[in-house]
Amino acid sequence: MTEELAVCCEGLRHRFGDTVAVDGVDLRIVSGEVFGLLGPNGAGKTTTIRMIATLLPAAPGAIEVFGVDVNRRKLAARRLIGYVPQQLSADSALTGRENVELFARLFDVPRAQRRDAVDAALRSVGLDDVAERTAATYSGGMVRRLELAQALVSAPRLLVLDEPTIGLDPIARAGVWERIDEVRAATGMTVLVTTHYMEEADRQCDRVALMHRGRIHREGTPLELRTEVGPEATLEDAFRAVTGDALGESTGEGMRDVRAARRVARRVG
Ligand SMILES: Nc1ncnc2c1ncn2[C@@H]1O[C@H](COP(=O)(O)OP(=O)(O)OP(=O)(O)O)[C@@H](O)[C@H]1O
Repeated sequence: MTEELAVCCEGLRHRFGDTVAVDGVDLRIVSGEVFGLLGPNGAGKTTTIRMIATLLPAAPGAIEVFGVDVNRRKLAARRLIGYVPQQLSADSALTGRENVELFARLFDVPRAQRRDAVDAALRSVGLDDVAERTAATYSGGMVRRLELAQALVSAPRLLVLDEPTIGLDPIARAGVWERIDEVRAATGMTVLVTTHYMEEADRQCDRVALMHRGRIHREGTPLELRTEVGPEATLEDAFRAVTGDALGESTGEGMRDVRAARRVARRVG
């Protein structure tokens, strides 16, 4: 039996001026799996997933999501995808419910189904009890779960998450993944995630791709990639063995900057 492909990318390329951000990426993500794109800052992960999520242009034929060419049928592709960006997407002045309602309208959830869809999304991330409070009163983990609800309200077949747990403490990180796992178990949703947290990728992802300087250097299950390197090896070791670079050292754009950006956005909001 052939497996249904959730995402199929061929020869994906993107440049920003002189910077080649994505340099010939091929990806096949099977329906229902959790696929992790791993790499240091600047590797090209965000650019790749933004192209898949139709937020940056891709050449015709370069990306299909469940068989839909994102270049030729952008709106149809968009209906299949929920996207949680790295930057804050929740509005701290709105209540949890209003934040999710906004996305329900943006994603054309039919009016008659909207209320139920918003309730279900809030429940699925465990925020139904606090839905009438403004997001400004939420903890970092709750804000991330709210952003998850925004992406889930349109019942996407593919959930794309850019660093979903960055800056969260281990308990809040576990809380975010529990919710994702519950939705997956109920719906069979496919998940494409970028993360720096290697032990999280190891635990949560069915398969991972190691990305470095715009290219994918290795792809497989976390176990396959680790055991290629040695019996005690971690994914971090696998990354170093493949690219010659440590994950945290490749560019000056540190993870701390992203954490700080999320904190500031919350304070300002
Ligand atoms: N809007 C932009 N304008 C110019 N260059 C950009 C832009 N966005 C990304 N780049 C550059 O493209 C390259 C890939 O960036 P990208 O954000 O895709 O990497 P990443 O792996 O997602 O890193 P991070 O973990 O920091 O998000 C980097 O060199 C980055 O500086």
